[in-house]
Amino acid sequence: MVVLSVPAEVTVILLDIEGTTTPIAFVKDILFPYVKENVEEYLQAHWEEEECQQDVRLLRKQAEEDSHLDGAVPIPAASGNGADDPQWMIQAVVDNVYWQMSLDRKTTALKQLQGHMWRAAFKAGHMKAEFFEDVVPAVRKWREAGMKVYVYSSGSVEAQKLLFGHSTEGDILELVDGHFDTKIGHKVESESYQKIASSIGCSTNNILFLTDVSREASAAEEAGVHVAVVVRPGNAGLTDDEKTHFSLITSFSELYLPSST
Ligand SMILES: CSCCC(=O)C(=O)COP(=O)(O)O
Ligand SMILES: [Mg+2]
Repeated sequence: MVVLSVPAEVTVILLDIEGTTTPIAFVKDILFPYVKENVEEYLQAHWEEEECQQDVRLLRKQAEEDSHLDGAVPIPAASGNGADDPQWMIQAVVDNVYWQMSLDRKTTALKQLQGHMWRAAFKAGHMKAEFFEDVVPAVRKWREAGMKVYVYSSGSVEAQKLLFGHSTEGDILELVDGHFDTKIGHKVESESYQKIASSIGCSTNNILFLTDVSREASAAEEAGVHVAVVVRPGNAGLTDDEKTHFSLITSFSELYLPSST
């Protein structure tokens, strides 16, 4: 078995979800289709609720920012006098969500709505999040060795908590010391990792980030974070340069903590 020694200065392990702790297939074949199949019905049922209206406002703001993009779907502004036809507005939001999802966009607006939609499915027990089998034993071991474990995903913090709280391994939320999403910044921007370190109260070189996406690994590395790229079944392939440049692991069990026995 390949062993990757974790540098002694590392006290925090920062985990990506999709493609790292959790199969991409679970996200692409279960979570995303659930949103596509239910978004219209969800909006019809919750349209008058403040949470839903907040989601729509955020999506509209994002749509304005996206207006220069090819194929972008606008969401018309509400007139404010209650004269708007909700069906027309709902259709625009549905079309916008479909457009964003067709591009696998990681906007905070899309991720917030998706998280709110998954809440009902997870809480009703209709969905359980999948984790690779090495994840939970390794995280327990790291924590016993004194490591802090945080999650940084494009999925909203609320969605992350749903996944960890309703998994095939049971409720494993207690294994995570904290969560970050794109509200702190995008995962391909190095400042995001500086902000995460400040928020945790450590230096960037105290963090080891595990991700499947080389652009995220490069951004973290630029900020001084240690990185390992996780190679899992179903993940996108890496170029030869990426394979040479990054430390690669195929299982969390390949990480060796000098402090642990
Ligand atoms: C945690 S929510 C489900 C996954 C998701 O929506 C997503 O965009 C995952 O992105 P990641 O940053 O974890 O690769
Ligand atoms: Mg990922």
